[in-house]
Amino acid sequence: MPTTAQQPSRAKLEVKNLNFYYGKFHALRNVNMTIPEKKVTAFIGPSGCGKSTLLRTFNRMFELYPEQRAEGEINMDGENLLQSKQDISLIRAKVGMVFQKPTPFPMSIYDNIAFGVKLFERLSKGEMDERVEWALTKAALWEEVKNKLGQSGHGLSGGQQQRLCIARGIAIKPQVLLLDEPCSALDPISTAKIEELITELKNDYTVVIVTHNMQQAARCSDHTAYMYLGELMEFGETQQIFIKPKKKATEDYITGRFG
Ligand SMILES: Nc1ncnc2c1ncn2[C@@H]1O[C@H](COP(=O)(O)OP(=O)(O)OP(=O)(O)O)[C@@H](O)[C@H]1O
Repeated sequence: MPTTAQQPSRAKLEVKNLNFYYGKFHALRNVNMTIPEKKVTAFIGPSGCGKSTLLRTFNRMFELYPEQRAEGEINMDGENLLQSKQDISLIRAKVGMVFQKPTPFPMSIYDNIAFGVKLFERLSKGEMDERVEWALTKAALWEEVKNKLGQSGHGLSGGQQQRLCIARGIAIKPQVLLLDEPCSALDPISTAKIEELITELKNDYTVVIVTHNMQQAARCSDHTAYMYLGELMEFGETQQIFIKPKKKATEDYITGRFG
């Protein structure tokens, strides 16, 4: 939980009257929130409350499934992403996502990073080498892999694989990075590294993280959203949510009396 005075931040994503349906099941109910730019926002709440569903609306991941549908607005820089005519891959280049389980591509460490970059930019070999080093350095993995870039990404440990996926996510220079429980498959040391990384990433990116881990939300986020049964129950600065929540339900969840 950062203790320094919070700089007022511009809105990066503005969610208005967002409803989400899995077929007939109404999974998100009229969610309204503003995700501040270059801050870390955490989504917390009991299993099944809609955290991942909300995260996945931000880059329209749900569109892969025909029975899933979102209504309302998710405005980024003045455009409603849900209505956008932009190519979906361009939206996903601006709003990148890292999943719960590390999912390296079955290719070399180098190509894991270069693959996505090539879809959007034409770089010379030298520029690509620089980009790969830059992304791996940002993801705190460079020192561990710089002498084996040609080896398979699958040969890395779980924590290294997850940092590789984060490097892959930031290599295309998204504006927003969505992290869906990125540490759930990791040991405490790898988790600590990822948390440090998340804190650093907000210098350049807007980060949204789903986590079950209260301490993690408290340690690395600036703002926290508490969700329950598809509704946004409370949203505010992390310090306020953890120290002085406005609602009893939030307090019960945070103190472990519920959930
Ligand atoms: N593909 C799906 N089809 C139908 N219902 C779904 C689907 N995915 C999720 N749901 C339902 O939507 C609700 C929200 O699920 P979601 O995965 O967003 O919750 P969550 O808060 O991320 O949970 P967890 O912490 O367990 O990951 C739940 O009731 C869940 O059962």
